Formats: sequence, structure tokens, C-alpha cells
Amino acid sequence: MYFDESSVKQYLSLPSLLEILSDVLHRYSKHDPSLQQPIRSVLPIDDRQNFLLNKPCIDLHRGYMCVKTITYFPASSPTIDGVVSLFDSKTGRLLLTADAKEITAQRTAATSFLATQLLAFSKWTDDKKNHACLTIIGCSVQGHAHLEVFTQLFKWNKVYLWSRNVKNAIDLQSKYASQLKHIEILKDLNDIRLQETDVICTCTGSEQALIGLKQVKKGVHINAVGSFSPKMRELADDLMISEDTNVVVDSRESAMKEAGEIIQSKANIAAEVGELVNNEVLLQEISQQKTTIFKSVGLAIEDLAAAIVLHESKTNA
Ligand SMILES: NC(=O)C1=CN([C@@H]2O[C@H](COP(=O)(O)OP(=O)(O)OC[C@H]3O[C@@H](n4cnc5c(N)ncnc54)[C@H](OP(=O)(O)O)[C@@H]3O)[C@@H](O)[C@H]2O)C=CC1
Ligand SMILES: O=C(O)C1=NCCCC1
Repeated sequence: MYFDESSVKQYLSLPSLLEILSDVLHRYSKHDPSLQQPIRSVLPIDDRQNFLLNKPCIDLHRGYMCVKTITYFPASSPTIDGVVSLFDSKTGRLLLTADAKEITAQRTAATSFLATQLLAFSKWTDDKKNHACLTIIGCSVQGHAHLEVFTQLFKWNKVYLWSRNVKNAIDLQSKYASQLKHIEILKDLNDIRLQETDVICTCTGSEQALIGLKQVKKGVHINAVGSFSPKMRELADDLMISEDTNVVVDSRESAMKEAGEIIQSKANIAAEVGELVNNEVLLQEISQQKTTIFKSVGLAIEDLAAAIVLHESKTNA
């Protein structure tokens, strides 16, 4: 069975995705032997701007195996193309294939949301929850997916957008104008409104830092999604290594190999997001009074979680 882009949108329930994501990320960080995820292969093509990525994993506990194969061609539109395949780990049978563009968009935004629940919402008062402000930086595929997931799952008081090409920010603003009362475009990243923001999602393919310590308020939570090679980065060294900042990643092993911000700044990694699931003490230690950064590069187990939701939505129907 093949799930095209519209059936991925239709069948990928966000609450189910968040539940399976927390489980697999938690088991990954506990080094559960039933979950195997070798480091992915990221093959540069020609000028090293284009990549072929292959991401396998096996979950013997849930009885599945998954592999996502994608191309990353930033001069093509869309940048990412490919397929996710889910197999039964007992029989070896292929259970489904699915459009990787939509799965990648949704599961990345859902993983950022999970990190935001853990690192930001858990320390907020009710009053803060009622007045929270979100900024999306980079209004392409990931920017759209982040705004979609973040507004479906939380009521934001204000949303700000910024994109290098202002037309992309205007398009995203228009899409949400009837649904969100306050959705505004920042004139640049020194705009004072960025300092009001409680949660920032950076969703760009930038190779230069876009945000530093002085542009944001202390205690902000940042989901930095964009970089996945040593020369890519969205956040400046002063923000990464500040004594007021704690950096959390999806995988230490992957982040140290792929995340430009971490490699270039040599920032300390406080935890993996999976270590924070069901660990109140560590969560408090990392998030209270601190600016938090969740740096993701993307893991095969996140694609597995999405493929399981699709498969089970059909088999349980
Ligand atoms: N962490 C994860 O799990 C995943 C990470 N990613 C990464 O997230 C990023 C966004 O993905 P996606 O939306 O699919 O990619 P797109 O190629 O569709 O969009 C790229 C975005 O980056 C912006 N951008 C590129 N270069 C710069 C720059 N120098 N300065 C500022 N903005 C810049 C573009 O801005 P504009 O269009 O306004 O010019 C656009 O908004 C990519 O880098 C991708 O690799 C993707 C999937 C998963
Ligand atoms: O699928 C992922 O994970 C990706 N991570 C980095 C950029 C390309 C897709």
C-alpha cells in the first residue's frame, strides 16, 4: 500500500505520532537493545550542496523495520523527495511505502513540538501559557509544517514570521490570517518583537548564524531544525555556549557528526530529548531559569514512528 502526500496528511494523527515519538526517542536514549538505529548515510553529490540520505532502523519490540531514502537538492522544488518503507520484523514483509516529503515535514515539526512541551510548557505558568508568542524563521516546507503542528496543538497569543524571501513569509501569513488573530511579519531578525518571543523555530538551510544572544530574551526555547552538515548553522556561538543556555539534541552521536552549530561552537550537550521523557528531575535541572535549544538533525526512528501511525491507522480501522 502506498500513502501519497494527501493520505499521509489524512492518516497521520498528531496525538498518536507524539505518543510513539516519545516512546522511541526515550528507548533510543536508554540504549534499548530492541531498537537499532545505525548512523545514517549522508552522501554528498557533486558540489556537496546536494545529498542522498539513507536512514534505516529496526524496532524488534514493536515488530517493525523502516528505511527512508531521500534526496536533498536545495535548488530544486521541493528540496526533499523520496520514500519511506515499513516492514514487518518477524516476517520480513513490506507493509507500506509512503511519501517521504510529507512524513519528514510532519515528524520533524512534531519532534520540535515534543521538545517544546518538555522544555518550555512544563515550566510555564497558566498565565504565560495564555500569552505565549511563537516565531517561525524560514517559511518554506518546514516553516509551514511547524506552524501547522504548533497551532493545531497549542493556542498562541501571537505568531511572528520571518523568511529571507519576504514573499514566503507573506504567503504563510495569508494562509493563517483567518485562523490567527495576531500573525505578523518581522522586518528583520533584529526586530524588537523577536525579544518578546517565547518559542522560536528556525527552519532554514543557512550556513551563517541568523540568531545570537542579543536578539533573543533569556529563557526563550529554540527549536533549531535546519543544519545537518558541519558547515550549516542557524545559531551563533555566543548563544550556543552561554552559561544561561542548555543545549538538548535528538541524538548525541548524530549531532556531533552533523550539527554545524554544535561542531563549530563546541557547545556542551546537556541531554538527548529522549532522556527527558519521564525524568522530571533532569528536566527541571535543564530548563528552569535557562534558555533552551533543541537541535535536531532528524532520526530514522522519527520516520519509523510516523510510518507506524499510518500502518496502524489502516489495520485498526
Ligand atoms: N532536523 C530535521 O529533522 C530536518 C531538518 N531539515 C532541514 O530544515 C531546513 C528547511 O527544510 P525545508 O523547508 O524542507 O527546505 P527548503 O529548501 O524548502 O527551504 C529552505 C528554507 O531555508 C531558508 N534559507 C536558505 N538559506 C538561507 C540563508 N542563508 N539565510 C536565511 N534563510 C535561508 C529559505 O528561505 P527563503 O525561502 O525565504 O529564501 C527557506 O525558507 C533545511 O535545511 C533542511 O535540511 C529538513 C528536514 C528534517
Ligand atoms: O529526514 C531527515 O531527517 C533530514 N534531515 C536533514 C535534512 C534532510 C532530511
